[in-house]
Amino acid sequence: MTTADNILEVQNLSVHFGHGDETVKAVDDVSFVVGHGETLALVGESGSGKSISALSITKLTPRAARFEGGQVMFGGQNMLSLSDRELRGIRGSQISYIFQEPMVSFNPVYTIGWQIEEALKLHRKGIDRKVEISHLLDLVYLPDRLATAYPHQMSGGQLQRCMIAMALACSPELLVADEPTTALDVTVQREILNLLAELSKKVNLSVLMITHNFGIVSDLADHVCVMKKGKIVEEGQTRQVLDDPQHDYTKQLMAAVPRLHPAKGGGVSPMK
Ligand SMILES: Nc1ncnc2c1ncn2[C@@H]1O[C@H](COP(=O)(O)OP(=O)(O)OP(=O)(O)O)[C@@H](O)[C@H]1O
Repeated sequence: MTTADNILEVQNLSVHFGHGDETVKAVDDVSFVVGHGETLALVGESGSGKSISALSITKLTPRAARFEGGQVMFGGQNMLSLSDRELRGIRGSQISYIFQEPMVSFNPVYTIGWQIEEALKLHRKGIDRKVEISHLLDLVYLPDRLATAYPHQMSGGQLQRCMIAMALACSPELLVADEPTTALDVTVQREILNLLAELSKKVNLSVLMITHNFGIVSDLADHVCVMKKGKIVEEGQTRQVLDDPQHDYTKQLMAAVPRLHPAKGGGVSPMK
């Protein structure tokens, strides 16, 4: 069971690829929790196991992935023991994902409004959908008129806002954001991150944020888990980890990242 304070509890999760000498322990005995209304960031370099951890939560992992142990407790049940049908019911409605490339998540031949409406039809019965589309676009600071626009008519930042609106259309309890700003330029990254931080407070959303970029963590996450080679090597409250990192790998990740905040006088400054 999840405790009253936590929406998600991942316990001793192990996910492997390949066999014998070729085995890749993508996720190796990993445990973390996301508290209600909190944001947890999984931080680590490429290949450290962040995405496979996040995808494991609703078993969206590639077919070759083998679940070797552990459990993922959400809503009082172990997600790893649910059927595909049960998992489909939870994905999108209780747990929503946003990914790095919003373009691939939209169908190019339909307007944004039409696509949000489809999500509403599936997950929110008995509401005024036109009013709700307008409300959702408003939440992500997009004008109503963009409901009639097609994905290719939007900038990367606008599209990522639409992706967030679409994710919120289902009133999820947990939002999993996998490198949501990596494809965007620095200014737009900042806007989207501010938006996510604001929304997590406004609609009391719990967020699992995946990133290789420690610069993203400081303003957005309440807690941080640092992943290296499938394991969590350091975890704690964000302020505590940023102020006093214990693991050399954490220090390296922090040193490698330019700040997203412009330094006084412009430009970006290295993380202190
Ligand atoms: N379909 C797959 N087949 C085999 N190995 C895989 C597969 N998908 C991921 N892996 C391996 O699992 C490990 C963890 O990958 P994962 O995608 O979780 O890393 P990540 O930290 O999210 O990196 P990135 O930021 O680059 O996505 C890596 O070693 C990767 O090569």
